[in-house]
Amino acid sequence: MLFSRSPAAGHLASIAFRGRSYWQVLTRVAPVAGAIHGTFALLFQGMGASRLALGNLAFTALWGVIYGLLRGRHNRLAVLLLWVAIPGHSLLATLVLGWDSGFHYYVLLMVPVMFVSPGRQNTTRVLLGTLLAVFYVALDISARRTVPLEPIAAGALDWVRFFNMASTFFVLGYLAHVYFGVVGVAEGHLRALATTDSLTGLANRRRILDVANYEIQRGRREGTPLSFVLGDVDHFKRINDGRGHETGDQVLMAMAGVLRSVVRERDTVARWGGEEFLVVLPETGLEEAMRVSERARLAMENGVWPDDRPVTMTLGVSQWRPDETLAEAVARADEALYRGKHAGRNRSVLERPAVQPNSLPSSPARR
Ligand SMILES: Nc1nc2c(ncn2[C@@H]2O[C@H](COP(=O)(O)OP(=O)(O)OP(=O)(O)O)[C@@H](O)[C@H]2O)c(=O)[nH]1
Repeated sequence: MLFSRSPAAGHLASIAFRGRSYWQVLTRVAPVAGAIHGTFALLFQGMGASRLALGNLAFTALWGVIYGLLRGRHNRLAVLLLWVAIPGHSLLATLVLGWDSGFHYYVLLMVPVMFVSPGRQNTTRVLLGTLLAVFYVALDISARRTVPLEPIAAGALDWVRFFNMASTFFVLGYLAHVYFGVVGVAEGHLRALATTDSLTGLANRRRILDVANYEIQRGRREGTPLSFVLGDVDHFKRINDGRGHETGDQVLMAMAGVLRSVVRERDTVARWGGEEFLVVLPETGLEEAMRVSERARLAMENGVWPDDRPVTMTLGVSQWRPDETLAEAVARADEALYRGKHAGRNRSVLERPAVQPNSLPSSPARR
Protein backbone atom coordinates (compact mmCIF):
# COMPACT_ATOMS: atom_id res chain seq x y z
CA MET A 1 0.00 0.00 0.00
CA LEU A 2 1.25 3.46 -0.81
CA PHE A 3 0.99 5.81 2.10
CA SER A 4 0.36 9.39 1.10
CA ARG A 5 0.74 12.24 3.59
CA SER A 6 -2.34 14.41 3.71
CA PRO A 7 -1.95 18.20 4.18
CA ALA A 8 -3.47 17.80 7.65
CA ALA A 9 -0.84 15.20 8.57
CA GLY A 10 1.87 17.54 7.27
CA HIS A 11 0.50 20.37 9.40
CA LEU A 12 0.45 18.14 12.48
CA ALA A 13 4.01 17.04 11.77
CA SER A 14 5.13 20.65 11.51
CA ILE A 15 3.43 21.47 14.86
CA ALA A 16 5.16 18.46 16.40
CA PHE A 17 8.53 19.64 15.07
CA ARG A 18 7.88 23.13 16.34
CA GLY A 19 6.87 21.78 19.75
CA ARG A 20 9.95 19.62 20.01
CA SER A 21 12.16 22.51 18.91
CA TYR A 22 10.62 24.80 21.51
CA TRP A 23 11.28 22.39 24.40
CA GLN A 24 14.77 21.65 23.12
CA VAL A 25 15.56 25.37 23.10
CA LEU A 26 14.23 25.86 26.64
CA THR A 27 16.21 22.85 27.86
CA ARG A 28 19.39 24.34 26.41
CA VAL A 29 18.72 27.84 27.77
CA ALA A 30 17.82 26.76 31.36
CA PRO A 31 21.44 25.92 32.39
CA VAL A 32 22.61 29.27 30.95
CA ALA A 33 20.02 31.11 33.06
CA GLY A 34 21.06 29.08 36.12
CA ALA A 35 24.71 29.99 35.46
CA ILE A 36 23.83 33.71 35.29
CA HIS A 37 22.14 33.53 38.69
CA GLY A 38 25.10 31.58 40.04
CA THR A 39 27.44 34.34 38.84
CA PHE A 40 25.23 36.92 40.55
CA ALA A 41 25.31 34.93 43.78
CA LEU A 42 29.13 35.05 43.73
CA LEU A 43 29.13 38.73 42.73
CA PHE A 44 26.79 39.76 45.55
CA GLN A 45 28.62 37.60 48.05
CA GLY A 46 31.82 39.40 47.03
CA MET A 47 30.08 42.75 47.55
CA GLY A 48 29.00 41.67 51.03
CA ALA A 49 25.31 41.58 50.07
CA SER A 50 24.73 38.08 51.40
CA ARG A 51 20.92 38.24 51.32
CA LEU A 52 21.04 39.06 47.60
CA ALA A 53 23.59 36.29 47.12
CA LEU A 54 21.26 33.87 48.87
CA GLY A 55 18.33 35.04 46.74
CA ASN A 56 20.30 34.36 43.57
CA LEU A 57 21.33 30.97 44.87
CA ALA A 58 17.62 30.18 45.32
CA PHE A 59 16.99 31.19 41.68
CA THR A 60 19.92 29.04 40.53
CA ALA A 61 18.20 26.13 42.27
CA LEU A 62 14.87 27.10 40.65
CA TRP A 63 16.48 26.94 37.18
CA GLY A 64 17.87 23.55 38.14
CA VAL A 65 14.34 22.40 38.95
CA ILE A 66 13.06 23.84 35.65
CA TYR A 67 15.83 22.03 33.78
CA GLY A 68 14.94 18.77 35.53
CA LEU A 69 11.25 19.23 34.73
CA LEU A 70 12.02 19.91 31.06
CA ARG A 71 14.23 16.83 30.85
CA GLY A 72 11.44 14.81 32.48
CA ARG A 73 8.93 16.31 29.99
CA HIS A 74 6.83 17.94 32.72
CA ASN A 75 6.47 20.85 30.37
CA ARG A 76 3.43 22.56 31.85
CA LEU A 77 4.96 22.81 35.31
CA ALA A 78 8.27 23.95 33.79
CA VAL A 79 6.52 26.81 31.95
CA LEU A 80 4.66 27.81 35.10
CA LEU A 81 7.95 28.06 36.99
CA LEU A 82 9.44 29.96 34.03
CA TRP A 83 7.03 32.79 34.76
CA VAL A 84 8.28 32.85 38.37
CA ALA A 85 11.91 32.58 37.27
CA ILE A 86 11.86 35.41 34.71
CA PRO A 87 9.16 38.07 35.30
CA GLY A 88 8.87 37.07 38.99
CA HIS A 89 12.61 37.42 39.50
CA SER A 90 12.72 40.72 37.56
CA LEU A 91 9.97 42.13 39.76
CA LEU A 92 11.67 41.05 42.96
CA ALA A 93 15.14 42.19 41.99
CA THR A 94 13.86 45.55 40.67
CA LEU A 95 11.97 46.22 43.93
CA VAL A 96 15.03 45.27 46.00
CA LEU A 97 17.74 47.08 43.98
CA GLY A 98 15.76 49.65 41.99
CA TRP A 99 14.99 50.26 38.31
CA ASP A 100 18.57 51.28 37.55
CA SER A 101 19.82 47.80 38.40
CA GLY A 102 18.55 46.76 34.96
CA PHE A 103 16.93 43.54 36.15
CA HIS A 104 13.80 44.52 34.23
CA TYR A 105 15.59 43.76 30.92
CA TYR A 106 15.03 40.06 31.57
CA VAL A 107 11.26 40.55 31.24
CA LEU A 108 11.90 41.10 27.52
CA LEU A 109 13.17 37.52 27.24
CA MET A 110 9.60 36.34 27.74
CA VAL A 111 8.58 37.81 24.37
CA PRO A 112 10.39 35.22 22.18
CA VAL A 113 9.67 32.49 24.74
CA MET A 114 5.94 33.27 24.52
CA PHE A 115 5.63 33.85 20.81
CA VAL A 116 7.39 30.71 19.61
CA SER A 117 5.64 28.45 22.10
CA PRO A 118 3.61 25.69 20.44
CA GLY A 119 -0.01 24.83 21.08
CA ARG A 120 -1.13 28.27 22.17
CA GLN A 121 -3.84 30.13 20.32
CA ASN A 122 -2.77 33.41 18.74
CA THR A 123 -5.30 35.26 20.91
CA THR A 124 -3.70 33.76 24.05
CA ARG A 125 -0.29 34.89 22.83
CA VAL A 126 -1.51 38.43 22.19
CA LEU A 127 -3.26 38.51 25.57
CA LEU A 128 -0.18 37.30 27.42
CA GLY A 129 2.00 39.71 25.44
CA THR A 130 -0.26 42.61 26.37
CA LEU A 131 -0.28 41.59 30.03
CA LEU A 132 3.50 41.39 29.97
CA ALA A 133 3.76 44.88 28.42
CA VAL A 134 1.38 46.28 31.06
CA PHE A 135 3.44 44.57 33.76
CA TYR A 136 6.65 46.09 32.34
CA VAL A 137 5.23 49.62 32.24
CA ALA A 138 3.76 49.25 35.76
CA LEU A 139 7.13 48.04 37.04
CA ASP A 140 8.81 51.05 35.42
CA ILE A 141 6.36 53.48 37.02
CA SER A 142 6.37 51.96 40.50
CA ALA A 143 10.10 51.20 40.71
CA ARG A 144 11.08 54.70 39.65
CA ARG A 145 8.84 56.24 42.29
CA THR A 146 9.80 54.07 45.24
CA VAL A 147 13.01 53.70 47.14
CA PRO A 148 14.77 50.33 46.61
CA LEU A 149 14.37 47.95 49.53
CA GLU A 150 18.09 47.19 49.68
CA PRO A 151 20.02 49.89 47.81
CA ILE A 152 23.67 49.37 46.87
CA ALA A 153 26.39 51.91 46.02
CA ALA A 154 25.95 53.79 42.72
CA GLY A 155 29.18 52.41 41.23
CA ALA A 156 28.24 48.84 42.06
CA LEU A 157 24.74 49.46 40.70
CA ASP A 158 26.26 50.51 37.36
CA TRP A 159 28.19 47.24 37.16
CA VAL A 160 25.09 45.21 38.00
CA ARG A 161 23.20 47.04 35.22
CA PHE A 162 25.98 46.48 32.68
CA PHE A 163 26.08 42.82 33.60
CA ASN A 164 22.31 42.54 33.17
CA MET A 165 22.44 44.29 29.80
CA ALA A 166 25.20 41.98 28.62
CA SER A 167 23.40 38.89 29.95
CA THR A 168 20.15 39.87 28.23
CA PHE A 169 21.96 40.35 24.92
CA PHE A 170 23.77 37.08 25.38
CA VAL A 171 20.65 35.07 26.27
CA LEU A 172 18.68 36.61 23.37
CA GLY A 173 21.49 35.79 20.96
CA TYR A 174 21.83 32.29 22.38
CA LEU A 175 18.06 31.76 22.14
CA ALA A 176 18.08 32.80 18.49
CA HIS A 177 21.16 30.68 17.75
CA VAL A 178 19.77 27.53 19.40
CA TYR A 179 16.34 28.05 17.88
CA PHE A 180 17.63 28.43 14.34
CA GLY A 181 19.89 25.41 14.83
CA VAL A 182 16.99 23.26 16.00
CA VAL A 183 14.71 24.57 13.25
CA GLY A 184 17.42 23.80 10.67
CA VAL A 185 17.56 20.18 11.83
CA ALA A 186 13.76 19.93 11.80
CA GLU A 187 13.72 21.39 8.28
CA GLY A 188 16.20 18.72 7.16
CA HIS A 189 13.93 16.00 8.59
CA LEU A 190 10.91 17.46 6.81
CA ARG A 191 12.81 17.69 3.53
CA ALA A 192 13.84 14.05 3.86
CA LEU A 193 10.24 13.07 4.66
CA ALA A 194 8.94 14.98 1.67
CA THR A 195 11.34 13.31 -0.76
CA THR A 196 11.57 9.75 0.59
CA ASP A 197 9.22 6.83 0.20
CA SER A 198 8.28 5.83 3.73
CA LEU A 199 8.15 2.07 3.08
CA THR A 200 11.32 1.47 1.07
CA GLY A 201 13.45 4.50 1.96
CA LEU A 202 13.96 5.12 -1.76
CA ALA A 203 13.45 8.47 -3.46
CA ASN A 204 9.74 9.09 -3.93
CA ARG A 205 8.03 10.18 -7.11
CA ARG A 206 8.42 13.89 -6.32
CA ARG A 207 12.17 13.49 -5.79
CA ILE A 208 12.76 11.36 -8.88
CA LEU A 209 10.90 13.89 -11.04
CA ASP A 210 13.26 16.60 -9.77
CA VAL A 211 16.32 14.41 -10.37
CA ALA A 212 15.21 13.33 -13.84
CA ASN A 213 14.32 16.86 -14.93
CA TYR A 214 17.68 18.09 -13.68
CA GLU A 215 19.44 15.35 -15.68
CA ILE A 216 17.42 16.24 -18.77
CA GLN A 217 18.61 19.85 -18.46
CA ARG A 218 22.16 18.57 -18.12
CA GLY A 219 21.69 16.27 -21.11
CA ARG A 220 20.50 19.26 -23.17
CA ARG A 221 23.43 21.38 -22.03
CA GLU A 222 26.22 18.84 -22.26
CA GLY A 223 24.85 16.36 -24.81
CA THR A 224 25.31 13.44 -22.38
CA PRO A 225 23.05 10.38 -22.65
CA LEU A 226 20.39 9.65 -20.07
CA SER A 227 18.44 6.43 -19.68
CA PHE A 228 15.51 5.10 -17.68
CA VAL A 229 14.66 1.65 -16.40
CA LEU A 230 11.10 1.11 -15.23
CA GLY A 231 10.53 -2.14 -13.31
CA ASP A 232 7.30 -3.75 -12.12
CA VAL A 233 7.08 -6.75 -9.77
CA ASP A 234 5.47 -9.75 -11.47
CA HIS A 235 2.16 -11.01 -10.11
CA PHE A 236 2.52 -8.91 -7.04
CA LYS A 237 -1.17 -9.19 -6.36
CA ARG A 238 -0.68 -12.95 -5.89
CA ILE A 239 2.07 -12.30 -3.35
CA ASN A 240 -0.23 -9.99 -1.43
CA ASP A 241 -3.25 -12.23 -1.69
CA GLY A 242 -1.39 -15.48 -0.99
CA ARG A 243 1.12 -14.41 1.63
CA GLY A 244 -0.40 -11.30 3.08
CA HIS A 245 0.14 -7.59 2.70
CA GLU A 246 2.97 -7.52 5.22
CA THR A 247 4.96 -10.03 3.20
CA GLY A 248 4.20 -7.91 0.14
CA ASP A 249 5.68 -4.91 1.94
CA GLN A 250 8.77 -6.92 2.91
CA VAL A 251 9.25 -7.93 -0.72
CA LEU A 252 9.05 -4.28 -1.80
CA MET A 253 11.64 -3.29 0.81
CA ALA A 254 13.97 -6.08 -0.24
CA MET A 255 13.53 -5.14 -3.89
CA ALA A 256 14.54 -1.60 -3.09
CA GLY A 257 17.77 -2.96 -1.60
CA VAL A 258 18.44 -5.15 -4.63
CA LEU A 259 17.89 -2.28 -7.06
CA ARG A 260 20.16 -0.01 -5.08
CA SER A 261 22.88 -2.64 -5.06
CA VAL A 262 23.02 -2.97 -8.87
CA VAL A 263 23.41 0.73 -9.73
CA ARG A 264 26.15 3.31 -9.36
CA GLU A 265 26.23 5.97 -6.66
CA ARG A 266 25.08 8.67 -9.03
CA ASP A 267 22.09 6.69 -10.37
CA THR A 268 18.81 7.23 -8.56
CA VAL A 269 16.32 4.51 -7.72
CA ALA A 270 12.80 5.57 -6.83
CA ARG A 271 9.49 4.04 -5.94
CA TRP A 272 7.45 5.20 -8.90
CA GLY A 273 4.12 3.76 -7.76
CA GLY A 274 2.72 0.79 -5.79
CA GLU A 275 4.99 -2.01 -7.03
CA GLU A 276 6.77 -0.03 -9.74
CA PHE A 277 10.33 1.30 -9.52
CA LEU A 278 12.08 3.83 -11.74
CA VAL A 279 15.84 4.04 -12.12
CA VAL A 280 17.41 7.19 -13.58
CA LEU A 281 20.79 6.51 -15.16
CA PRO A 282 22.70 9.68 -16.05
CA GLU A 283 25.50 9.51 -18.62
CA THR A 284 24.23 6.11 -19.69
CA GLY A 285 23.19 4.98 -23.16
CA LEU A 286 20.62 2.35 -24.08
CA GLU A 287 22.98 -0.64 -24.25
CA GLU A 288 24.46 0.03 -20.85
CA ALA A 289 21.02 0.69 -19.37
CA MET A 290 19.92 -2.68 -20.72
CA ARG A 291 22.87 -4.29 -18.94
CA VAL A 292 21.87 -2.59 -15.66
CA SER A 293 18.29 -3.76 -16.18
CA GLU A 294 19.40 -7.35 -16.71
CA ARG A 295 21.64 -7.16 -13.65
CA ALA A 296 18.62 -6.10 -11.63
CA ARG A 297 16.36 -8.76 -13.15
CA LEU A 298 18.87 -11.56 -12.50
CA ALA A 299 19.46 -10.34 -8.95
CA MET A 300 15.67 -10.56 -8.38
CA GLU A 301 15.45 -13.97 -10.03
CA ASN A 302 18.28 -15.35 -7.91
CA GLY A 303 17.29 -13.51 -4.75
CA VAL A 304 16.16 -15.18 -1.55
CA TRP A 305 12.58 -14.13 -0.85
CA PRO A 306 10.10 -14.76 1.97
CA ASP A 307 8.93 -18.43 2.05
CA ASP A 308 11.66 -19.22 -0.52
CA ARG A 309 9.19 -18.57 -3.30
CA PRO A 310 10.55 -16.87 -6.41
CA VAL A 311 9.86 -13.20 -7.05
CA THR A 312 10.59 -11.70 -10.44
CA MET A 313 10.40 -8.36 -12.13
CA THR A 314 9.74 -7.17 -15.67
CA LEU A 315 11.61 -4.07 -16.79
CA GLY A 316 11.33 -1.60 -19.65
CA VAL A 317 14.35 0.41 -20.79
CA SER A 318 14.38 3.72 -22.65
CA GLN A 319 16.83 6.49 -23.48
CA TRP A 320 15.86 10.12 -23.35
CA ARG A 321 15.85 11.73 -26.79
CA PRO A 322 16.85 15.37 -27.22
CA ASP A 323 13.87 17.73 -27.27
CA GLU A 324 11.47 15.29 -25.68
CA THR A 325 9.96 15.58 -22.24
CA LEU A 326 10.57 13.34 -19.26
CA ALA A 327 7.02 11.98 -19.53
CA GLU A 328 7.65 10.90 -23.14
CA ALA A 329 10.87 9.06 -22.25
CA VAL A 330 9.26 7.29 -19.28
CA ALA A 331 6.19 6.44 -21.36
CA ARG A 332 8.44 4.55 -23.80
CA ALA A 333 10.00 2.59 -20.92
CA ASP A 334 6.45 1.87 -19.72
CA GLU A 335 5.42 0.67 -23.16
CA ALA A 336 8.44 -1.66 -23.27
CA LEU A 337 7.55 -2.94 -19.79
CA TYR A 338 4.00 -3.58 -20.96
CA ARG A 339 5.30 -5.64 -23.88
CA GLY A 340 7.51 -7.56 -21.45
CA LYS A 341 4.48 -8.43 -19.31
CA HIS A 342 2.63 -9.69 -22.38
CA ALA A 343 5.62 -11.69 -23.56
CA GLY A 344 5.62 -13.71 -20.33
CA ARG A 345 7.21 -11.43 -17.65
CA ASN A 346 10.62 -11.77 -15.92
CA ARG A 347 12.48 -10.01 -18.72
CA SER A 348 14.10 -6.72 -19.72
CA VAL A 349 12.67 -5.12 -22.84
CA LEU A 350 14.13 -2.27 -24.86
CA GLU A 351 12.03 0.63 -26.10
CA ARG A 352 11.06 0.60 -29.77
CA PRO A 353 13.93 1.95 -31.85
CA ALA A 354 14.04 5.67 -32.67
CA VAL A 355 13.49 6.75 -36.27
CA GLN A 356 17.12 7.92 -36.39
CA PRO A 357 18.89 5.75 -33.81
CA ASN A 358 22.29 7.17 -34.66
CA SER A 359 21.27 10.59 -33.42
CA LEU A 360 21.32 9.38 -29.80
CA PRO A 361 24.44 9.94 -27.71
CA SER A 362 26.02 6.70 -26.47
CA SER A 363 27.33 5.70 -23.02
CA PRO A 364 30.74 6.81 -21.83
CA ALA A 365 32.52 4.09 -19.82
CA ARG A 366 30.60 3.07 -16.65
CA ARG A 367 32.22 1.52 -13.63
N1 LIG B 1 1.98 -4.94 0.08
C1 LIG B 1 1.81 -3.91 -0.74
N2 LIG B 1 1.11 -4.05 -1.87
C2 LIG B 1 0.95 -3.00 -2.69
C3 LIG B 1 1.50 -1.74 -2.38
N3 LIG B 1 1.18 -0.89 -3.38
C4 LIG B 1 0.47 -1.61 -4.30
N4 LIG B 1 0.32 -2.89 -3.89
C5 LIG B 1 -0.41 -4.00 -4.54
O1 LIG B 1 0.24 -4.35 -5.73
C6 LIG B 1 -0.69 -5.11 -6.49
C7 LIG B 1 -0.49 -4.78 -7.97
O2 LIG B 1 -1.29 -5.67 -8.67
P1 LIG B 1 -1.51 -5.57 -10.23
O3 LIG B 1 -1.42 -4.15 -10.70
O4 LIG B 1 -2.78 -6.31 -10.55
O5 LIG B 1 -0.29 -6.29 -10.87
P2 LIG B 1 0.43 -7.66 -10.55
O6 LIG B 1 -0.36 -8.56 -9.69
O7 LIG B 1 1.80 -7.33 -10.04
O8 LIG B 1 0.54 -8.32 -11.96
P3 LIG B 1 1.51 -7.93 -13.14
O9 LIG B 1 2.04 -6.55 -12.89
O10 LIG B 1 0.67 -8.00 -14.36
O11 LIG B 1 2.58 -8.95 -13.14
C8 LIG B 1 -2.07 -4.74 -5.99
O12 LIG B 1 -2.64 -5.84 -5.32
C9 LIG B 1 -1.81 -3.62 -4.97
O13 LIG B 1 -2.68 -3.66 -3.87
C10 LIG B 1 2.23 -1.60 -1.12
O14 LIG B 1 2.73 -0.55 -0.76
N5 LIG B 1 2.36 -2.72 -0.36
